Amino acid sequence: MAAFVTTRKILFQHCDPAGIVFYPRYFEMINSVVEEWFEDVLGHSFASLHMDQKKGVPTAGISVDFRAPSRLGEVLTFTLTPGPLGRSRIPCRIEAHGGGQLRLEGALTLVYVDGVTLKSEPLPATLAQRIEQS
Ligand SMILES: CC(C)(COP(=O)(O)OP(=O)(O)OC[C@H]1O[C@@H](n2cnc3c(N)ncnc32)[C@H](O)[C@@H]1OP(=O)(O)O)[C@@H](O)C(=O)NCCC(=O)NCCSC(=O)c1ccc(O)cc1
Repeated sequence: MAAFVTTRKILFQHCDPAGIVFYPRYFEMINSVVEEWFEDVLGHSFASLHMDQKKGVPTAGISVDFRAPSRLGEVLTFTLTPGPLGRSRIPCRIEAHGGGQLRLEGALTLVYVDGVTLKSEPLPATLAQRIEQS
């Protein structure tokens, strides 16, 4: 399973008055990285997943350690690495680097759910294959 690597520029909207990233904004960035991974690598845009297929991948758990502050105008490189898949769960490692420095690292678990009942469902074989062969 390959790592997905992408970048995010730190904008004014991400920062507190001290000019460093306010930590909830990191969670939004992580979600946007997951969304980009689904669309660009897994072939399931969130629009298609949610609106057409009526499925979802909520985050059931997330744990992040913030190792160093990130500042307005920097570009962070996010690396998302999926781990061994469960029945419905997609465990992922997440890291962000900036200026050659580790800024955050952690893990999150996505769970494939039905969009109406919001209960977990087995990962479709095609999606599991895409993740495993990515
Ligand atoms: C995730 C859940 C649906 C799972 O509940 P259930 O359907 O009853 O299933 P289970 O408890 O049997 O667990 C199912 C799997 O999830 C795993 N699981 C459940 N809870 C956890 C936690 N906390 N950590 C890790 N893994 C977990 C569990 O090990 C099972 O794995 P498999 O063996 O691979 O199937 C439920 O716990 C829930 O609704 N939690 C709240 C989720 C939430 O609100 N997250 C925050 C915001 S959602 C969001 O941002 C979003 C993003 C993208 C979207 O597409 C949709 C929503």
